[in-house]
Amino acid sequence: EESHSTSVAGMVKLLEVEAQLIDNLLEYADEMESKLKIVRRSIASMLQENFKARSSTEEYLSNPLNSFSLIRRMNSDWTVWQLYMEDPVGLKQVDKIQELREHMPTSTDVEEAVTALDRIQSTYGLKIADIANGNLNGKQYNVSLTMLDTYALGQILFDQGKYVEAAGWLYQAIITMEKYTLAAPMELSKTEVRSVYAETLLKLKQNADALKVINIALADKPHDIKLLLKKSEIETLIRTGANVAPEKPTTVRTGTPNTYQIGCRGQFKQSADARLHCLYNTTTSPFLILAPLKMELVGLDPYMVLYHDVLSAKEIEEMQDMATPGLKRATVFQAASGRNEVVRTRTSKVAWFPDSFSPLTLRLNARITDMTGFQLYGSEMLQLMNYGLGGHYANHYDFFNQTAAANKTAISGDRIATVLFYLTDVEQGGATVFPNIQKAVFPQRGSAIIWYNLKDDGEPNIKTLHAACPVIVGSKWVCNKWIREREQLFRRPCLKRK
Ligand SMILES: O=C(O)CCC(=O)C(=O)O
Ligand SMILES: [Fe+2]
Repeated sequence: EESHSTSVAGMVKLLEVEAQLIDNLLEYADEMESKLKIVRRSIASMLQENFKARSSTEEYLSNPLNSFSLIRRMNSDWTVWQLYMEDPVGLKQVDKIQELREHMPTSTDVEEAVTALDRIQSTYGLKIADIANGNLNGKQYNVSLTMLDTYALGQILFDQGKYVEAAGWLYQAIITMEKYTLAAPMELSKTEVRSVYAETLLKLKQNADALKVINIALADKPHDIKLLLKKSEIETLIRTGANVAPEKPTTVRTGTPNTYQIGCRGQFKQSADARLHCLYNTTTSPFLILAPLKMELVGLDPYMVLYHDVLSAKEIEEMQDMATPGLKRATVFQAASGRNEVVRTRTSKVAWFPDSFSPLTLRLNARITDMTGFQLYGSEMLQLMNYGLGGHYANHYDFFNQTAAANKTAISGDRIATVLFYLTDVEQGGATVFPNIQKAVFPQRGSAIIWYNLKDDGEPNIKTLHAACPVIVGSKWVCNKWIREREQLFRRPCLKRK
């Protein structure tokens, strides 16, 4: 499974495939055109001969050469033409599309992309009309969705049972339907779109609205049997009082955002804790005496600091280059199966690098030790991650919790701390939020957030619950290091209460 939408870097190759497809269609057009030219040229000379003959039929046919030629050509030339016409054009190009299909998005990819756009819409409380018109979270972009896009969103959300959202997109499709004409093979009947919209309104128990939509469709197609049947069905529903709407209209989303959404939107209140401050860290490791690091204390429980400017532009470029070719859909350890699995709650692509992969990975690990004071022997590999369309990682803990995953923690202990480098700014969205402590960290190119997942006594700290908010606009790159507990025996001794 390619899972195309889950990484921006991974989607670059789709554009190359699209270029090949367009080239192929052009070749198809060229072949049709050269056949067309041959046909037209022949028609011209045939017409000329036939016209000459018909302007003086007797004289023409009385010449044996003319009559012989007529008999012969009508018998055999038209057989040749029949065969020529039957001979299909562009089969090679048809095969080529089939061949490229394995590199093209599947219906699963489209469903994932729909889910991602829906996630952006709900997390940030955006209006569907705004999104469709290229206004994302208050910023206008020079792009908009076509009616094929909005209709697909509506249809797929309908299939997923998300009727409120489906209705929003289908309504949008109907509005834009008037504005565009589609290429013939893509043509979409208004009746079709209106029928799906009416069906969605029925699911939402908005019978009267559904009837209005069907009546509008009937104004265009008064004799359409399906529409007439639907109309009488809805009229019966209304008359019998079946399928009645609940008191509150379902089309209005419950307006209050949850803590996670508030955080993603950058609306957590600034902490008033005077102990949180900025400093030049010169003490965590001896090297910092020479090269102090800009450190911002973000929180004390869990202990959380943000380092600024800890990656150079050159390092970032090298990290992205080494990761891009090997990016694979990220997985999450599932305690139930005891395995790492692809899950909908984590949509990004990741590449793992062992400590000694390159001078750069060695240097990054040394910097992590400088920033944390932790020894990395026994810790997990460096992860380089790129998020894609609406890419996110839903609320989770990084620790395993020994009781649930004893086999994961037996050798190196649990994940005592997480280091998360931000390799890119993200134009909109993509914050790392901690709902239980109401903190949100927005990616800043070259910075790194570090927090302790375990309390002083070594127990998991549930205040570390965190999530990567959906990216709205941008290609979010992060580099993650999960530091294990065992080697920190003397660096952060466990303060177990007796
Ligand atoms: O990308 C982020 O902001 C958070 C990533 C994360 O929590 C993780 O990979 O465990
Ligand atoms: Fe995490």
